[in-house]
Amino acid sequence: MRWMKIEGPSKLEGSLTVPGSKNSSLAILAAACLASEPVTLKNIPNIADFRVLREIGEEIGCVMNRDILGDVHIDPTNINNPIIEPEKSGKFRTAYYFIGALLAKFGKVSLGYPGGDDFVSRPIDQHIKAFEKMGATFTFHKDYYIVEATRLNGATIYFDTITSGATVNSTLAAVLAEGETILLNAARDPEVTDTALFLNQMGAKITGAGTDTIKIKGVKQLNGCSYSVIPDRLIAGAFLISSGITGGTITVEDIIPEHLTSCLTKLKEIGVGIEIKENNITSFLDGRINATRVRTAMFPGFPTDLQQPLTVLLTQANGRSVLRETVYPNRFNHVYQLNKMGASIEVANGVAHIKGKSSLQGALVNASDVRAGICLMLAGVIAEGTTTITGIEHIERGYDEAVTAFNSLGANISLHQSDEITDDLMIAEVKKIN
Ligand SMILES: CC(=O)N[C@H]1[C@@H](OP(=O)(O)OP(=O)(O)OC[C@H]2O[C@@H](n3ccc(=O)[nH]c3=O)[C@H](O)[C@@H]2O)O[C@H](CO)[C@@H](O)[C@@H]1O
Ligand SMILES: C=C(OP(=O)(O)O)C(=O)O
Repeated sequence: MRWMKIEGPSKLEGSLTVPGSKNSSLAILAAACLASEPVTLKNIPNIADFRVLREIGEEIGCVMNRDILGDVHIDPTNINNPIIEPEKSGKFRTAYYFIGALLAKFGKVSLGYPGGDDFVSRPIDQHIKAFEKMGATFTFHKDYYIVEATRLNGATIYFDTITSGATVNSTLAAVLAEGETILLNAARDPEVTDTALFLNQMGAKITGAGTDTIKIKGVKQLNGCSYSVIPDRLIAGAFLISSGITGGTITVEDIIPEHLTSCLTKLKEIGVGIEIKENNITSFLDGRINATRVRTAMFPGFPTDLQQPLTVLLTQANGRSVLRETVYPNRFNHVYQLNKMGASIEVANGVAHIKGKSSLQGALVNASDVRAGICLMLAGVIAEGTTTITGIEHIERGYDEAVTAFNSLGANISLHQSDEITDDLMIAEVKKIN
């Protein structure tokens, strides 16, 4: 059993460089399998999701090696097997990108149902609709499903909801499909654009990425290239929010400020000072923390993945804040844990009402997903006493060396492992406290 211990309170102060984007990396690593030549990727974070994806790579015959500089070299020239073990695909969300990446080459892909963070409902109907429009058929079994297409044809696909996952997956399938594909109501997330830029560098013909209409002209094959993944806007956002929480000044280096516009604008409204210098952003507490109203939305809206650190900040605001989660209306697992630490937050119908200002105390809490984990770390940093966080494997899915990063800014966090405390005992303890 592993857990994290945080001794608080402390102030986070200083500067840091964030790793490459998890969400871009997962898309781009799968996209690299489309190439007919080796590919080198820079800035791929060393997260748990990458390690599972690399295992899947091995299974299908695609070698992914990290060199001593951290670059990942991918050799897709010997891919020989489109059958992915269901257990592996279920360990993270985006194993389904292998459908887009392998279907054109093999005419068939078999994989398990998607894992990743559990927000009660994460349908894949828009992926299915897009692939079917391009000529694929799905057969669903208990633990796995098979997607088949004798040939993929370009199609015009209108997404009924804005989804980054289905936008990326359809783009992957379309680059080697016959004819033109038009994606309408496409996601505009920076990670979607990053994937399209990478594909274009390999010779794909994609226009409009970053807008809601993406056009893809199918090509016969893609070449190798070297590409650097964008910095992680979601990790950057969490640390910029942290300055409001702990009162320290934080500089995030080498980030793309336009990726964070909604977050930075909202932080200024709340009373967090923001200074942007080229690719560096500094945030600091600029007076009192104001309560606010916020709605999460797909890019360029306020990201659902920053809702959790923002919630910690709003527990310290003067007054009552209202936070509506429109992307995943059930994504509030962190709230119940924050309440155990002394926060006063009520959730009903996808809306959290956050009463400020609460003094937080250390407690035993459980991270049930990647962003909930970072939120609890931030709460633990300002809480009086000891905070113990279980479920740290969720944090490790998305954050490379989170503890080192926090401690370099002044936190007092340690990782623990004990054979004496079994998972069952800890879970029983967590349930008792709940
Ligand atoms: C690995 C990765 O990139 N994960 C991100 C990605 O997840 P993911 O790609 O799974 O999320 P989507 O952008 O697809 O989901 C956006 C919305 O569309 C809905 N939807 C999605 C697909 C579908 O077929 N049908 C459907 O209804 C979802 O339930 C959600 O309400 O975007 C989410 C929303 O920004 C982020 O929280 C995740 O960090
Ligand atoms: C929801 C997330 O991840 P995933 O889609 O990989 O589960 C996340 O990164 O916040």
